[in-house]
Amino acid sequence: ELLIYLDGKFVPKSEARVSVYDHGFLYGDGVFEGIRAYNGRVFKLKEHVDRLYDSAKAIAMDISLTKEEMSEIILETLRKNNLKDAYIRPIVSRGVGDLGLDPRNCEKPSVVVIAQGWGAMYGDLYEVGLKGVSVCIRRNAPDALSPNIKSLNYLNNILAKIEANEKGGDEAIFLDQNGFVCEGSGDNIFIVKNNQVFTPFTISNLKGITRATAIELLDEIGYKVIEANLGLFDLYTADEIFVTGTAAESAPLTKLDGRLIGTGKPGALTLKMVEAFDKITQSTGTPIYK
Ligand SMILES: Cc1ncc(COP(=O)(O)O)c(CNc2cccc(C(=O)O)c2)c1O
Repeated sequence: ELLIYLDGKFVPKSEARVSVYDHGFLYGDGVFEGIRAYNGRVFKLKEHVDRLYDSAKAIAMDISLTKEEMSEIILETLRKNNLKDAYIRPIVSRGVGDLGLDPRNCEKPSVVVIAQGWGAMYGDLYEVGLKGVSVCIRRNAPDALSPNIKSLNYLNNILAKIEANEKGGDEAIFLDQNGFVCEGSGDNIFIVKNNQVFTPFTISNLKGITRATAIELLDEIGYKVIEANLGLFDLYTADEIFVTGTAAESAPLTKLDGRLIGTGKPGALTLKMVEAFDKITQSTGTPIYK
């Protein structure tokens, strides 16, 4: 049975429970990460742990473990389950408190690490490309609940997903309060136009680690990605669109709100990105087993 790391112990999945007074459960008061292991290595482990601690700092939560201890727990969770390819979900909540929302009544954060096999998020859609729909739900405003914090408050993303499901889309495309395109419900977004690559700034979205990897990979093949304010017009008239995320990896988006993007087939640069991404995830990362 899958072993889950729960507050210092590894417990079988069926026994892995948190208290109903845990503020992660009561109020979504906590942070998390989504990390992947490929071929016996954890991809971008340091970057993900750094972001987990940044998210915690942003909600004034002191994770009782050091980053080194957290990294070791993640690796140990993979070892305990003999995993070489996996999706890893570290979660740190404010911990057990009373029914009031004041975090001062939570003695210590609760730490959970789940690691399990998980296929690519969009299954067999990579060949034909995703069907995107822009949603009415706006991304959380940075001065209300910053999308830079990977918090347990994913209702904004879930509401977008519900709307996309309703409209028959594979992915929801968010606008921010100013009407600029910011990201998908669970991934960042890039467009290609006249052989130039653009991506939104990172104030109204998650500072994606796959986004950063894509920017590096594109730079290596001669494309300097331009950060810009993009409107839906820029997406509709793009030659190519692709989305990036730990779960999504790098996925072509070939239709948006009923408009074919470019030829309606995954674009050449998008396919180059998919290939480069597969190569780097298969060959770099922190080894799980010595
Ligand atoms: C809102 C959002 N934006 C971008 C990304 C991509 O970031 P990374 O390149 O660092 O992974 C994410 C992360 N993507 C994510 C996280 C948790 C769950 C799921 C899911 O679809 O089940 C997806 C995300 O949740």
